[in-house]
Amino acid sequence: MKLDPFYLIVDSAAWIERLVPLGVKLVQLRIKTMDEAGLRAEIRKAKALCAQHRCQLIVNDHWRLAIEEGCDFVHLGQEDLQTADRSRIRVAGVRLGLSTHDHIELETAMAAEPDYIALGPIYPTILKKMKWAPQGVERINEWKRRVAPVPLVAIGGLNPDRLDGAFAAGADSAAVVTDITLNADPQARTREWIKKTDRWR
Ligand SMILES: Cc1ncc(COP(=O)(O)OP(=O)(O)O)c(N)n1
Ligand SMILES: Cc1nc(C(=O)O)sc1CCOP(=O)(O)O
Ligand SMILES: [Mg+2]
Repeated sequence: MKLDPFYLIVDSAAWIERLVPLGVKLVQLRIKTMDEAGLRAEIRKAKALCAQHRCQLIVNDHWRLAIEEGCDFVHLGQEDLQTADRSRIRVAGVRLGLSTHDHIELETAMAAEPDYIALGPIYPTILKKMKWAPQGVERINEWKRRVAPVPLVAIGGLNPDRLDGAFAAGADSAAVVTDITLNADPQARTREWIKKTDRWR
């Protein structure tokens, strides 16, 4: 499976409406606190927007809702994986991306036969507090050797200046949140990411 090299992560359908029409082809809806009705409405809206713009939608955490709403890709962390019903996810034909941060997590993740593996945080991130030190780009190379042919997503502190290093080390896709959502001009920054990732597309 080929992933687009630019993997945008946002926390609302409104962001998707704003940025996906610019040419984003892979987006994760990552909403951490919302009631079920609100989440369902956000997922539904995100799905419709992504279908309209031929963008692959990945739902973070909420695998039950993703199945119920007919989405075809979920992202789970290691804690999510412990409580998720993987066979239900598979039977529903939903693809699965998994987070990893160390060797034990990588073993656990590979045993679940995911459709991609994410490694992070490559650089320090301001989005959330993490118990892992930044991995550095060298770790991408090690992960690539272990996971290929499963696609590898790099995440954490990425920006356009750091992309060459991440892709040269073996990342297939680069995931980003704050470099875009906290930018003074998120649309212009999104265009910059699309252009900068073009040679790996
Ligand atoms: C592409 C990608 N990689 C890693 C994560 C982190 O997932 P997780 O560890 O479950 O943490 P939360 O994002 O749920 O806080 C991700 N969402 N996407
Ligand atoms: C949500 C998330 N997961 C990570 C991991 O390492 O698993 S790093 C991260 C935050 C990514 O945001 P930014 O691009 O703003 O650093
Ligand atoms: Mg999670």
